[in-house]
Amino acid sequence: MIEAVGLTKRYGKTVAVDNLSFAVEPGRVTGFLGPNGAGKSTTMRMILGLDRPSAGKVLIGGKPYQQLDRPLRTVGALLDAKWVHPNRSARAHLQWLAKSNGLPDRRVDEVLDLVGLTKVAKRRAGSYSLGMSQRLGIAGALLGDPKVLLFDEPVNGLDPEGILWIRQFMQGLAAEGRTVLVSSHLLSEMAVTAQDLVVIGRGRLISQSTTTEFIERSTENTVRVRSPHADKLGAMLVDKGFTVHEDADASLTVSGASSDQIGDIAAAAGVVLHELSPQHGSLEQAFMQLTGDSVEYHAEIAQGK
Ligand SMILES: Nc1ncnc2c1ncn2[C@@H]1O[C@H](COP(=O)(O)OP(=O)(O)OP(=O)(O)O)[C@@H](O)[C@H]1O
Repeated sequence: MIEAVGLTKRYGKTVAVDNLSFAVEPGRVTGFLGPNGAGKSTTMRMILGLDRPSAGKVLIGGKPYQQLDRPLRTVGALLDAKWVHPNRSARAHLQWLAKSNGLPDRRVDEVLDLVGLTKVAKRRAGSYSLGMSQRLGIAGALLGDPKVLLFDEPVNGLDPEGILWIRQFMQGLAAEGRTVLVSSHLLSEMAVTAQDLVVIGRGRLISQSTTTEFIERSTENTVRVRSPHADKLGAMLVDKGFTVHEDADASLTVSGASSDQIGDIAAAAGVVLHELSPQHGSLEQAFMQLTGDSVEYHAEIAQGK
């Protein structure tokens, strides 16, 4: 578990992280979201003891990073996949990491196998594709078999196959009971990867909830209806107090009513339906709705400053 309490980081006059409190639970993938400059990387660096909080604290399994006995066995992180000497092989890189952290050599083969790099382990890391580099970074994070894992933008620049692999891998780690915190700008990907979300803006907590709650709270569910008698049905729905919008293709978008209610009303009036489909808001819509005010510099950009 990761727990931040009143976590704050100032760089001169810039408040990068501002009194941030949240908890990341084990056994789930938690997405860490926020607009550019929101403070995600700074928070992750503080979790990993790479940056010192100006105030507040962040604990991993109840302790600050600096007080962990064997940090690599407690928390693993992928911050920058290209952080590998390009002339070193993947195996040599992992062996060096293992040795410097008192981990057995056989663990290197285990993690290479886990991420599917065994066959290419002797190749120079500099010749790896981005997807392979990400796998190597993940192998490094897993070396100490840690209960807590942090991934900063793990799917950036990957092809669909690579993205799917990372998604399933992270979900597998969570299913083993680990705590998995992952930041990403790819909201559609986060929507299907993360069960929980911590959303920040301008260094402050905007929301902490399940992904489903986050989307439901900030978007409107509507129902799309197509009928050869759309006019008649539309009028009946308005009479019942629902909001009806007629779309360009003559379909109706109904707010405030469930598809069951609309189906019952149509059936009672003998109105034929060709489509009755509930529409759910997306994580992208919810994110824009909730973080709109906290996007750094957007007003200045809009004004061309
Ligand atoms: N070392 C530093 N010195 C001064 N300011 C910094 C430093 N690191 C971060 N900042 C500032 O702190 C704020 C938060 O930055 P941070 O990189 O944590 O955000 P982020 O959410 O990770 O952004 P992005 O999504 O763009 O990666 C920004 O205003 C940034 O300019």
